[in-house]
Amino acid sequence: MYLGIDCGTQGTKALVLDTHSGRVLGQGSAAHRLISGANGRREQEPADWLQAFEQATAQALQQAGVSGREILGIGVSGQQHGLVLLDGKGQVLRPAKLWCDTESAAENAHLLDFLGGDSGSLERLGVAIAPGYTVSKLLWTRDRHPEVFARIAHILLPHDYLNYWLTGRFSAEYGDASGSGYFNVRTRSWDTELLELIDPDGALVRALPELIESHRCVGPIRPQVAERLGLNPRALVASGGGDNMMGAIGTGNIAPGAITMSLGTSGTVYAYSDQPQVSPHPQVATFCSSSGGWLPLICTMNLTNASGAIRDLLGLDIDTFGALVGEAPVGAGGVLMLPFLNGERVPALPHATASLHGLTSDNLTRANLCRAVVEGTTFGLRYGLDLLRDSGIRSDAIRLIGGGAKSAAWRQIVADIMGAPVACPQHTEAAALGAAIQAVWCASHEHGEALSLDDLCERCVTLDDTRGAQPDAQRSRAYEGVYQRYREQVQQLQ
Ligand SMILES: Nc1ncnc2c1ncn2[C@@H]1O[C@H](COP(=O)(O)OP(=O)(O)O)[C@@H](O)[C@H]1O
Ligand SMILES: O=C(CO)[C@@H](O)[C@H](O)COP(=O)(O)O
Repeated sequence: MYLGIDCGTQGTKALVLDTHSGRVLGQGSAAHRLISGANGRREQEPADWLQAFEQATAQALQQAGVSGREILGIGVSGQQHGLVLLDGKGQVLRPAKLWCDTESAAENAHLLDFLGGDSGSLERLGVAIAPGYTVSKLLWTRDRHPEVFARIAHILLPHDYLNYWLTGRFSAEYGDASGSGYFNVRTRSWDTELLELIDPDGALVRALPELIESHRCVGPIRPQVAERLGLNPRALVASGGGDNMMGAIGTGNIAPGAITMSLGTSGTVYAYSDQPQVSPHPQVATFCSSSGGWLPLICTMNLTNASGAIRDLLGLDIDTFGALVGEAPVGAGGVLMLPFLNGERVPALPHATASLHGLTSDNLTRANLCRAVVEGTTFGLRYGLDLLRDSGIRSDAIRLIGGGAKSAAWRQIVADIMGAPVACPQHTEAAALGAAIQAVWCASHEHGEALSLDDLCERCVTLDDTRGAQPDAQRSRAYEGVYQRYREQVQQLQ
C-alpha cells in the first residue's frame, strides 16, 4: 500500500493505493485557510498543511480499512511556486506566500528587467518569470521584512516543506524546482547568480535544498512523524513534485501524446515532452516533469475561485450551480465574463480586474451568470491551449481533472470550446494519485527493482467511460464566435 498526498490551494487530499490491483482503496480531504489581504496578498500557514495532512491521511486509511503499518511509501504533491522560509532550527519564519499571491508583482517586474525581459529570462532560465513565481517573493521579503530575511536558513517549496517535515531532510526535485524562477530548466540546476543578486552575501544560495532526481526517495519517514500519523516507520518518502507534475503522472501523461487539463483553483493545461523545447511564447512555461522529462504548461489564475465566487454570490450549492450552467444557452445569452478576479497570468494581464459584458434586462439571469463564469474561465484555458498548440503540441486527447471536472456541464463546455474529446480518469484527484504512483516507482529504485513508470501508470490510471464528452460540431462553431469576442476584450486590456 502507498499513500499519495496533494497539498492544493483549497485543501489537502490523501489516498491509499493498492499497487497490486492498481485500485484506490480510500480517500480523505481537509480544507486549508487562506489569508487574503490588500495588494494581492494570498498566504497560508504551513502548520495548517500539516494538520490537513494528518486529517486527510486518517480519513483515507479509515475509508480504505487499511492499517497505517501497511504503508510502504508516501508521495507528496504540492501547489507550485509557494515560498516557505525556515530558520536554522527548521522553524517556519512567516506564512507562505502562494502561487496566486500577486503582492510581489513589482519585484517580479524588477527581476524580469534585470534578466532582459521575457526573451532574456527565456534564454537564461528556459522560462519567463511571472508574478507568483517564488523568486520575486524572496526579493519582496528582503525589502519588506528585512528582520525575517536576515534569519533565513532554508528556502523550500510547499511540497519540499512537507517532505522535510516527513523526513528531516532538505531536498527538492526538478519539476517543482523549475517553477521557482531561480532554476535553469535546460541544465536542471539552480541559478545561484540570480539569488546572489538578491543576496550578495550568499545566504540564499546556502539556504537552497539539495536537488534529487525524480525517481529517487528523499529518505525514510522520521519515527516521531510515523507515530503521529500511525504509519509504518519504515515507509519511504518519494521525491514528490509540483501538483501539475503529479497530475501528469496521475493521468498517465508521461510520454508525448496526451494533454492534461486541470480545473482546480488554478486552471492548467500541460503535455509531456522528452526534450526541453522552450516555447517562444513567454506565457508557456517549459517546466520539468517529475518523471524525468519536461512539462510545457500554461496556467490561468482564475478558475474554481471565480465559479465559487459567483456560486456564493447567488447562494447556490454545487449541484444547483451545475444545473443552471446546463440550462443556459451557448454564449450565456450574450453575457460574457472576463473572470480576472486575481489579475491573470494567461492571458498575461497581471493588473486586470474581472468584468461582465453584454448585460441587458433580458439576459440578466442566474443561469446566464453561472454559464458566463464557466465559459469565461474556460476561454482562458483555450487561449493557453492555442499557445501550446502553436508551440508544437499536436495532441487533441484531453484528460480532464480537478474539482471542476466533477461537473458534467463543465466537461461538455470544455469539449465544445476546445473542439476536442474530453476523457476523465476514474480519479479526478489525479495529483494525489500521481504522487502515490511516483512513490511506488521511487521505492522500487531504492530496492533495486526499478519498476517502469509506464507499467505503473497503465495499471493504476483508468479512464471513466461514463464521464467523457465529445465536441458537438454546431456548438463548437458557435463557440468560435464567442471566443473571438473574448479575445477582442482581452486585447483591449493588453
Ligand atoms: N461538481 C462541481 N462543479 C463545479 N465545481 C466544483 C465541483 N466540485 C468541486 N468543484 C470546485 O472545485 C474546487 C476544488 O478543486 P481542486 O482541484 O480540489 O482545487 P485545489 O487543488 O486548487 O485545492 C472547489 O472549491 C469547488 O469550487
Ligand atoms: O501556479 C500554478 C502552476 O504554475 C498552479 O497550478 C499551482 O500549482 C496551484 O494549483 P492548484 O491549487 O490550483 O491545484
